[in-house]
Amino acid sequence: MNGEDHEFVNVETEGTSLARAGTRQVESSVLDGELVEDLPHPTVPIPRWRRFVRWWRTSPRVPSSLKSRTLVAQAAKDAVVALLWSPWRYLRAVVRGALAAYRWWRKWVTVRDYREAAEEAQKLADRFTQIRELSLFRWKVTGTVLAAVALGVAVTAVLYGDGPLWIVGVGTSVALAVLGRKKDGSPGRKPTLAGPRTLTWTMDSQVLVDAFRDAKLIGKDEVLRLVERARRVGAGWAVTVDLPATRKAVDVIKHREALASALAVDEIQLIVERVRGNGGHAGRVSMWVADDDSYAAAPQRTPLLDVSRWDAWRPVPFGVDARGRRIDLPLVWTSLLIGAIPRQGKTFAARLAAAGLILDPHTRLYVADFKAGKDWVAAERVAHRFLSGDDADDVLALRDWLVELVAEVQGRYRRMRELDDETCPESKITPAMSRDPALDMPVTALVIDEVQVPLEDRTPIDVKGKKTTTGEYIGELLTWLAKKAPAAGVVLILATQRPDSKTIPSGLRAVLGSRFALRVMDWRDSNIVLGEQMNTRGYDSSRLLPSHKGVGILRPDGETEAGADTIAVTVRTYYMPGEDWQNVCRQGRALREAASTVTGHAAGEASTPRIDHAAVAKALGSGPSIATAGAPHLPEPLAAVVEYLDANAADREFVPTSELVEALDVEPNAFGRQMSDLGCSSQRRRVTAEDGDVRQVRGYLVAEVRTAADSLSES
Ligand SMILES: Nc1ncnc2c1ncn2[C@@H]1O[C@H](COP(=O)(O)OP(=O)(O)OP(=O)(O)O)[C@@H](O)[C@H]1O
Repeated sequence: MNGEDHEFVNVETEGTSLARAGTRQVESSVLDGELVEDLPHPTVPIPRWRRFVRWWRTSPRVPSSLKSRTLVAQAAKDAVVALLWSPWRYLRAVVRGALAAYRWWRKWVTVRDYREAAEEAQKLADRFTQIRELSLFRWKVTGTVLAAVALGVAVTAVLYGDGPLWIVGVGTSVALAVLGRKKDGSPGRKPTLAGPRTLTWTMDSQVLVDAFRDAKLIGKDEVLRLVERARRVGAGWAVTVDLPATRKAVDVIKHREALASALAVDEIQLIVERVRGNGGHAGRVSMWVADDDSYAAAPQRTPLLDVSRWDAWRPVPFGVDARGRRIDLPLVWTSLLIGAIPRQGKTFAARLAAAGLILDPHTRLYVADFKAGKDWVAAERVAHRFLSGDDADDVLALRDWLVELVAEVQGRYRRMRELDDETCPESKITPAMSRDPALDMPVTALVIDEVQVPLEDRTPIDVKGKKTTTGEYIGELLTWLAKKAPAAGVVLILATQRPDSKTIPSGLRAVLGSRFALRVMDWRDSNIVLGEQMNTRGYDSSRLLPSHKGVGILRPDGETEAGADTIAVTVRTYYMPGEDWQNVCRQGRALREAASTVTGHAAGEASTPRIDHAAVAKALGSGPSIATAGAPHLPEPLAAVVEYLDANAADREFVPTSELVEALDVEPNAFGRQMSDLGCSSQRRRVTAEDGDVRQVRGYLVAEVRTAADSLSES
């Protein structure tokens, strides 16, 4: 049947209604009419075989090891290995059973339970004769039984030959093997392993249970339930386990390092994920252990080199995780912060993100390279605005770009309000809007490499009558853009070599959606890039190895291949050296020329925008840091505390006294007294330390400090 056969028109013509009346005249009109058939929901029959396959895959009655070809093959291999091992395992079970029987007999013949009870009651002397008699009697019983058995064996052998003796021998060995079988959860004797434990746990689940116990992830008497047996996945082994009730998968992720140690692998080789959704629950953990360090292999080229163009709305191919899964990074409607110590691959990572946008001719690019090197030069031919340098002039030029962008975003929101609901359903730019030249709202990316340079600039400037520094003002503008601009189609990509709290204002960090932390010096810097407490959740980029260039922890704003619920994933970025980067930029230029979207710097125009500072200052309002900048009339140490809070703790409720004392380098007792004289009394609060422990510490409520500062500056 082709599609046309089904194109029914649901029209009740005059002819069809008359046809029902049954007149001849009407019959002819019926022949002229069109066939009407009411099939609102055509159902597509599903073949039985496919229904069976679906049932097989989802039914809880079918063992999970039979649900896919790979699992069946793995189960078959397991069965062969188990068969080959079985004589040895049987022998070990018989020996264990014989030992268990001997221990039981020894206990019985020495009347140990009675003796111990008497000892506990300190009546051993009184009961000694009784115990001895009982023991003697039991020895006699043993002797008699042994003699009877020996006689029985001899008689049977004489009368019937060896046959029955073999039967009894086999029966006894089976009984001993059953007695000596390894029970689930019994710790047994720990295997002494010559090689790494990595492979042992794949064959003996008891080793895995022991590893969880050694890592203190489960208790001594608790066991794991194997949901899926260990099987080969890529260049490693995967296994899914259920933790005992009340134990949480997030704790396993948090203590991944302890588990890696118990399994004798580097933590970079161990990936632990919580299984969520229909097939998962809070205690189900999926583990993957790589055979060796996946990041030691040669890096992969970016797939962007194989395409002639890209759609900026599609997540950009960013890298691969240890399992080799491709990780794409959504960029539109969000912003990205990249932080690392020098030479770890920040610029490479920022260029990867930018490459996806360069290959879309409808994207407008602002590129500011404060590294002032060659890394970004190729982008000149596609960038609407471009600068490369680290002088005061460059910082001022960036300020002007930001002012221009703030005005642009305001203009976009204004114009969006006027658009009809069909073109603009929410106050958000859509793919169609971004490509409509009449609307002039292209996806716009602002890439700033070494963003700490402009943020640290201390040149004094005057913004709407308020004295501030260029760095602070740039921080304000970036914060405003990170908050408001993504929905209007302006993407921020910021890379910094100094991810410390003094350089990147906390207000700015808090609104940058995606974060990528390559190797940093310590967990504090890692948390600054990835977000508070991320180290206690198992994500600390200071643990990455120096040799792992381009490897970092990605906390995306949106879904990646690793799953929507994965908060962060360790990724090795694709490798895009200078030559490939230049090819991407060349291709971006060709696409822009074809689409007639070469503008600004790329079209040979000046990179200095026309700007309206007054309107922008009005839009920013008197933000907290401009309002308090300098705050010269506040007495010390309150002025220093307020300054510290603005720079480091704007989004926190409580700051421990110890942190302030260390940061401001003051004497604790005098500091406490002075603060209390200024109307700020310290309080006790529970806070989570870096190791995840909750401790009670003394400190100040940020709101209270601000109220005290406000009332002092007013008076
Ligand atoms: N994905 C990757 N795979 C392998 N090597 C990489 C990868 N990314 C970057 N590198 C290597 O790391 C080196 C440093 O990269 P990059 O210049 O991006 O560092 P950076 O952090 O920006 O340094 P700086 O702070 O000095 O500017 C590069 O020369 C490159 O060879």
